[in-house]
Amino acid sequence: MEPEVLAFRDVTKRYPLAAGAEVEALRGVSLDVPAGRAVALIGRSGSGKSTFLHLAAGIDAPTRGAVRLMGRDLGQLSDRERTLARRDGVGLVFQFFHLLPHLTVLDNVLVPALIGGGDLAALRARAGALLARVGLSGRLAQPAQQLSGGEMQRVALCRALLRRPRLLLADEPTGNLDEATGQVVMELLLGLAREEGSALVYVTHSRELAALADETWRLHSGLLERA
Ligand SMILES: Nc1ncnc2c1ncn2[C@@H]1O[C@H](COP(=O)(O)OP(=O)(O)OP(=O)(O)O)[C@@H](O)[C@H]1O
Repeated sequence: MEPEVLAFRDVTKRYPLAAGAEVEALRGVSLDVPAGRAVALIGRSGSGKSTFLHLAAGIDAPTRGAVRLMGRDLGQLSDRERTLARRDGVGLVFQFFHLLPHLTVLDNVLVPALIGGGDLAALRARAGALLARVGLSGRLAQPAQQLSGGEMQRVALCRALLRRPRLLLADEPTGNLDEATGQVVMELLLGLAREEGSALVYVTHSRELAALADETWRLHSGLLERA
């Protein structure tokens, strides 16, 4: 059996509102994502997609139920253990690339190494190999601010993959790109995830991009259903 990378078990998330009211962003959500599987998450605005990603990354905690990363219940970990589990186990890709504009392409990919430590020479070699894989080997020394949007997102993909995370989470990774560029970036993301054997969960509003995943799930008012 393939090892489970991410598991949601009957997860409910409520946010408190003013005057004692609450909003139920996720309602009894269960999902298993094994290694190497690509899952697309779709749903209307406010249906709970970002909440799902935040819980999967251990950035926020469920009100009820359990979120397991590599078999470890994130709710049972200390803050420090959870931070380490996220740092070593999860790569994040966002709609806006969050690159440091004055740093070079190579240094942007190495930011997680500069923050989290590790064998810098080995990580530098890996960063170079990842950048070559996405077609940017000629741009290593260029400041990130000189790149196009599609190139910036390719750099962000390499940064997310630097520490060989078992889980990649992407929140509308092509939402800021035109359709053709978005397709190229999404194919790169899926290709890299498959090559690395990483599980991937990505949020998209595009039917075409969702169709590239191994499976698609829809959130509807906090309920998860197979699309
Ligand atoms: N920190 C918060 N405090 C209170 N309510 C929140 C909070 N975060 C999200 N919500 C509410 O939870 C519900 C789900 O929000 P979420 O951001 O997960 O939706 P989404 O599907 O990602 O939406 P979008 O596509 O617009 O980004 C919404 O009703 C939202 O208003």
